[in-house]
Amino acid sequence: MDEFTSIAYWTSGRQPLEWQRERGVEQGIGDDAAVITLPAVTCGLTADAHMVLAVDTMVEHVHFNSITMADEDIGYKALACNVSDIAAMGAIPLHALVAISVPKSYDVDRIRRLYDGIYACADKYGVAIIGGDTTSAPSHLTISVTVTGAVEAGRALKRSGARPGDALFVTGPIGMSAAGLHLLQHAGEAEQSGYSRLIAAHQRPAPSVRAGRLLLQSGACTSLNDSSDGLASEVWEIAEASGVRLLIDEQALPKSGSMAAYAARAGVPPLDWMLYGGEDYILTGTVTGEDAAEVREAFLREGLPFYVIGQVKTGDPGVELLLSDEGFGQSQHSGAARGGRGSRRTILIEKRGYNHFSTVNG
Ligand SMILES: Nc1ncnc2c1ncn2[C@@H]1O[C@H](COP(=O)(O)OP(=O)(O)OP(=O)(O)O)[C@@H](O)[C@H]1O
Ligand SMILES: Cc1ncc(C[n+]2csc(CCOP(=O)(O)O)c2C)c(N)n1
Ligand SMILES: [Mg+2]
Ligand SMILES: [Mg+2]
Ligand SMILES: [Mg+2]
Repeated sequence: MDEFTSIAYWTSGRQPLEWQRERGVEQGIGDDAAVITLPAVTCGLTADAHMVLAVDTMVEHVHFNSITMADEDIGYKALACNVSDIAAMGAIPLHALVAISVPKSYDVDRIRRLYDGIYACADKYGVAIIGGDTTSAPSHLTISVTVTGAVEAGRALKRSGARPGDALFVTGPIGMSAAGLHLLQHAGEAEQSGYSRLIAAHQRPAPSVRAGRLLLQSGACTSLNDSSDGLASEVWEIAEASGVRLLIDEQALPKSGSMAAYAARAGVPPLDWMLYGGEDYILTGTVTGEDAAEVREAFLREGLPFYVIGQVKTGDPGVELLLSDEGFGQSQHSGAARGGRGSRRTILIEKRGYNHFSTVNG
């Protein structure tokens, strides 16, 4: 099958034209470029919309390999992590362009399965696939997705608005994806079958679009980020962008039971996965202190998790961790310990996490 027949095989007839038109698509796949209208009505916004744009890339042997991800999972996750960046702005995802570079080891049917995953995610989050690019590649598969979204003009949630007195939160448990990756890389099939939620967290992350919208609508959210590189790295980004110091209470971090159980079996301190693992695609950010309880109630009413994990303080930009007694000394995180005997101690945590150009954890 040649390049053009392959593209049609992967994409044609997947999303009804009418459904795409509802998302403002005037011209989708099939011309030199896509053409989009972005009036508020196409995205259900009441005010004039601003357009939100993001791109993220996944590379074989960096983000996935044949042991960790099925072809469908690669497509699903490539779109999901982009949708997560749109969610992290408080926006509604609308469109995606998919660029893919394919080595000979992937035949058209493998890529068709990858597109099954892309379209499964697209349907779940209401994203119209409107174009892309296809090339051959010498050895490894690369997939790069560009997404658009819409948000009420002037209201996008940035990393830079955290202020002393705000509450620091996460919208879901952390460390599950890293535990799932460890399982896929180190455990046998029998053991893996007992931890299907951890494996699903790694292969099929669930971007927090509804949570992002709730946070925007609350009017109380002062900063927001999604967690791709690990909580420590993401909250550091908020601290730096906002010029504040953040304090995380270790005891308040939401720990999934299966993650903790597998960490114990694997001999890994769970805090390492929770702080430095990454790829959970939960949202982390800050809300004004006086509104935290109300925001939590709003999340509860929607059946969504919301955990206050700390607070914003004055001081040099940085992140502190208030250690729970049991956690102290178990993790490999480093930092200067403070506080006296008998009291819980606070350490500074490094801006460490997944970093493509660092030798640590990479
Ligand atoms: N090669 C590049 N050229 C221009 N801007 C870039 C490039 N790479 C990243 N950026 C920009 O840098 C900022 C941070 O990008 P980054 O990829 O770290 O964010 P993210 O997508 O939230 O994180 P992750 O890639 O871990 O999911 C964004 O504004 C992004 O557009
Ligand atoms: C086979 C394999 N080895 C390691 C990892 C871990 N990993 C890769 S990229 C990344 C951060 C997010 O990427 P980005 O910053 O590019 O969005 C993480 C935690 C994996 N997923 N698969
Ligand atoms: Mg990125
Ligand atoms: Mg992001
Ligand atoms: Mg991203």
